[in-house]
Amino acid sequence: MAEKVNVCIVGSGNWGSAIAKIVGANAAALPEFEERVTMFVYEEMIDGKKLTEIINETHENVKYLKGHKLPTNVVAVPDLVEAAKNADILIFVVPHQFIPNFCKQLLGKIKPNAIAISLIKGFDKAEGGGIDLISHIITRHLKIPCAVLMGANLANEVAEGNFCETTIGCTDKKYGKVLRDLFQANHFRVVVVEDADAVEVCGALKNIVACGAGFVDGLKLGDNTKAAVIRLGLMEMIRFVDVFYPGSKLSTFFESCGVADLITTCYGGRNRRVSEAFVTSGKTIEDLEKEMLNGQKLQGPPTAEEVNYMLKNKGLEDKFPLFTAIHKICTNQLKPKDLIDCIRNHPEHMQTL
Ligand SMILES: NC(=O)c1ccc[n+]([C@@H]2O[C@H](COP(=O)([O-])OP(=O)(O)OC[C@H]3O[C@@H](n4cnc5c(N)ncnc54)[C@H](O)[C@@H]3O)[C@@H](O)[C@H]2O)c1
Ligand SMILES: O=P(O)(O)OC[C@H](O)CO
Repeated sequence: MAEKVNVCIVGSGNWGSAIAKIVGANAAALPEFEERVTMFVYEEMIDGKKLTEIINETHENVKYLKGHKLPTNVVAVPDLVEAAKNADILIFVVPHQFIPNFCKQLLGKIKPNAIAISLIKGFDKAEGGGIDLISHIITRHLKIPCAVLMGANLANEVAEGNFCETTIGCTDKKYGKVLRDLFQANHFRVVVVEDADAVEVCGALKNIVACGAGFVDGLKLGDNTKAAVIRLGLMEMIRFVDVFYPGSKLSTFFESCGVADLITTCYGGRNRRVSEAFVTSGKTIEDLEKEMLNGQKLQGPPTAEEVNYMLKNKGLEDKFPLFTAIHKICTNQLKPKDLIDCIRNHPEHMQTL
């Protein structure tokens, strides 16, 4: 690591902006970091003015995190390579569907000894019928190590300064301290574990379950049914990690990235909210995303699609009936009311005595 560690935040949406408050404050306060933090902002016009100019003048991301001031040392930069070229730590925090393109743009343009940390919840489809973890894509394309940070972290609540926990998954112990220093705050407590793949998989899969929780809310089936969906979702998450990421630890599910994130998402997240409206309004998920989220992006439906792509290819759809049903409901192959029939005879109910 450099004497003064340069940090770049790649992304400035709802979570990117909330985390910029913490990272910016830590970079300004701690001697190991360079004070100036660059933040790549996907440029757009807001009432005739560039978003980067608004952020640099008012220190507020008026589109994605209205009402919160960013530290003045966080500088919005509209050019991705310009923002990232001097960074020793690259924090990736964009909706997952954009990451392959970002990696292509950054290839050969960053410091060779930089490290990355991904806050992105989602997967990408891989050749051969499987899926890729976003951190693996970053490492493969940019040839740098990539840790992950996932947890029960609804961005607006983190920005408010309400207490929460998070999990950093980092296979290389030597980066654990600098990453914790960068993210830890009085209200944002970091636990570092080595089980990085399982941490990341938890972060991605819980967004699928959140859609199921939203359907249950939309159908007004009540809290017992929602608890069943959350529990079966957790069991499918554990099974998924068992099957596809063997060697992971069950204890990881008890970190913030596991059960805690599942709970917060199924009660307070965007995926839940839009999925509820999908049932009550009869509109498409794409239309509701545009209507309700003002440019923010849903991760649950595309993640359900990516997971189904792999399960279908491997003939495993029936082993993950909740994930499968949620994907089919999102894509109108099933009606929301069919959800419960799909999970009534879940493999979890078939355990022998
Ligand atoms: N928002 C949360 O509460 C939260 C919390 C934890 C993790 N996450 C995860 O963090 C990641 C980023 O989420 P977010 O909430 O910061 O983003 P967001 O949902 O607010 O997405 C909007 C961002 O996408 C950018 N964007 C739109 N079109 C683009 C394009 N064509 N190319 C590139 N960028 C484009 C916008 O400029 C904006 O920065 C996701 O994987 C999400 O699951 C979000
Ligand atoms: O609003 P959601 O559904 O994208 O969830 C946000 C976070 O992932 C919660 O930790």
